[in-house]
Amino acid sequence: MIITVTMNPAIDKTAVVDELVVGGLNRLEQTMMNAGGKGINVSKTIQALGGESLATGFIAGTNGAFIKESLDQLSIDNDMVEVAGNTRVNLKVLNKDMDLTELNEEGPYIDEVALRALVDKIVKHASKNDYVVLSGSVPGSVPKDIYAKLIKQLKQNKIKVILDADGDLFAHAIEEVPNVIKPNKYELCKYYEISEDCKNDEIVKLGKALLDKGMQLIAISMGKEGALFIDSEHTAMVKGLKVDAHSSVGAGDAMVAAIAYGLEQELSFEELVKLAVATSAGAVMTKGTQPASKEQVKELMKEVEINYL
Ligand SMILES: Nc1ncnc2c1ncn2[C@@H]1O[C@H](COP(=O)(O)OP(=O)(O)OP(=O)(O)O)[C@@H](O)[C@H]1O
Ligand SMILES: O=P(O)(O)OC[C@@]1(O)O[C@H](CO)[C@@H](O)[C@@H]1O
Repeated sequence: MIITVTMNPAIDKTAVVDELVVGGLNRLEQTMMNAGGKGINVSKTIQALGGESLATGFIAGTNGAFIKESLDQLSIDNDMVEVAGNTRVNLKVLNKDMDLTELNEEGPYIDEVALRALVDKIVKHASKNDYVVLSGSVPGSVPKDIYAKLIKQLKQNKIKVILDADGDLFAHAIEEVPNVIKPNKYELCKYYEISEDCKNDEIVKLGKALLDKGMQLIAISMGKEGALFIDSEHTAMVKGLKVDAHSSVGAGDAMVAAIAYGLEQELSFEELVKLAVATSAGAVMTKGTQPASKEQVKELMKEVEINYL
């Protein structure tokens, strides 16, 4: 089973403006609302690929009810901890060149009782050899070592952890050696305190250094440039697919979903890489935070070229 954890879900409000004017009035067009937050997007994508997952996390107020309703309508299993306040609304604004500006809220207050309730739920649901996906930010009141603590506990129970987080959450979590990580290039460079303009050779070196800590798979995403995948036997660079882009929001989550699903299905490295790149490119082709269909992903997989280093 795959369990996704979204400590900070969001309603993603995606909108388009011709040109975003900072300090001016922007009239938004084509607004749409989707249930989002990284783990929720992972669950939605796994479902689109034909798999199953259980979505856990915190929800609050009417916005939280919208998230739960969306999951129920999609028949995605969920077991959420309800807290006071309201789940956040994150605004995603695309200009005519598809440049994305994201305005993400902090999220509701989480007290210790609610945090313990969520940790207990995750531990209760996860059995040996399951995958738990820890994705995205946590509300400001949640300690930044929460993912690290969860990884330690889950690994003791022989549960595998896939991590997609940045900043202090990532730095703490790395110390507990999750099985799989998917930082983007920017997050990785920030962690190692090096320039984002570094060459791919440097990124390969950093990825291998992380693998040496004992991880099973490292995927480093690089937006439209593609992604780098490293396991103990392969180092593969894949160029991004040329697609008609509508919104890159959730492309990273789509990649994480494909990795989780691919590992659960025990796909070969090559199949998994193809699925990951195609699923993420597919997410870029859809509007808002929506996954591509299984059929679309299947077609896109034919275009993926893997360059083994
Ligand atoms: N414009 C694009 N065209 C084709 N593929 C893309 C494009 N943008 C992203 N991708 C695909 O999606 C993957 C993940 O993208 P990215 O590196 O932007 O993830 P991310 O920063 O984690 O995104 P997010 O946090 O919004 O989910 C890339 O490795 C690539 O395969
Ligand atoms: O603020 P976080 O938790 O880091 O990211 C949240 C978020 O930007 O990530 C998803 C896209 O990856 C969106 O659905 C959501 O709004």
